[in-house]
Amino acid sequence: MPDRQEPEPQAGRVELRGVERRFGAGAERITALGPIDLDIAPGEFLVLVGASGSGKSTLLRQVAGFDTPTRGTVTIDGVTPQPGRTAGVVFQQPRLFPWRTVRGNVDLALGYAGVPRSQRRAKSDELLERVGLEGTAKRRVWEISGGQQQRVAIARALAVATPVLLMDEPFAALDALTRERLQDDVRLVSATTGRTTIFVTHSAEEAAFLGTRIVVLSKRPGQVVADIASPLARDADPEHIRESLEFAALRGEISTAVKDAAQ
Ligand SMILES: Nc1ncnc2c1ncn2[C@@H]1O[C@H](COP(=O)(O)OP(=O)(O)OP(=O)(O)O)[C@@H](O)[C@H]1O
Repeated sequence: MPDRQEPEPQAGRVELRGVERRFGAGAERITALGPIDLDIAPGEFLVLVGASGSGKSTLLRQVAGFDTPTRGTVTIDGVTPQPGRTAGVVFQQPRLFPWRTVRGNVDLALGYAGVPRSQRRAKSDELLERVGLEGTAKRRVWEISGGQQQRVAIARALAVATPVLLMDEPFAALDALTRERLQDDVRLVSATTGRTTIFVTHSAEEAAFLGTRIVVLSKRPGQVVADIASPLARDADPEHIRESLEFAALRGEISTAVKDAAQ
């Protein structure tokens, strides 16, 4: 029997049709985003890159359902996004409850997802293992490192069986080594859960390493100026990828596209 906590393999189709977002009124009115049309297939790992202010977070908020477009439509599997139900979100800061234990934070999300109390322990153990945090369940959040806290945030986002996972610069505040380790793990988690992921970053390196597809936004108003399919094998060894010529070429292509888009 399939695990009730995992979404259907074919779930997670994200569609943006003529999406625009404006802010303010009168002379202060700005168009931050769009128009944008995007079809994101189930299981795709789409990385959004673009200069500061190009509307990456604004786009993510439309898909999360935290905000609604001024024009156009966003759907996940044909329905309007519902916060907390259609997509799990990981932010730059982990936003955990510091006085709770690691397990306590994951349990909260499991409770919200409707997992019966009797099943939560086994499920939180499984999630913590998936993000490399086995053995830390009883520790308080303030006792663990920033990288470990971000792992808890990822476990929490995976706890709710949403078809889509949204990540807004989740590793930006971490040191280079921790960042690389988390990139390795997110790549693996994404391949094993098959969840559609939209990941925002400023880093061409991160985009090349993680994405099955990389979308570059222009400067304001953010529009799609490049849409690059990654040639890198999904199941390749992380170290092998980072040393490969294909990876270097893809990173260069993304970097050039971002620089061109910012002009
Ligand atoms: N609630 C808001 N009210 C007014 N303007 C906003 C609001 N949210 C975003 N903006 C504006 O929309 C534009 C896009 O912002 P957004 O945060 O989406 O860009 P970004 O690409 O994520 O930037 P960064 O890479 O710096 O995080 C910016 O000019 C920003 O000031």
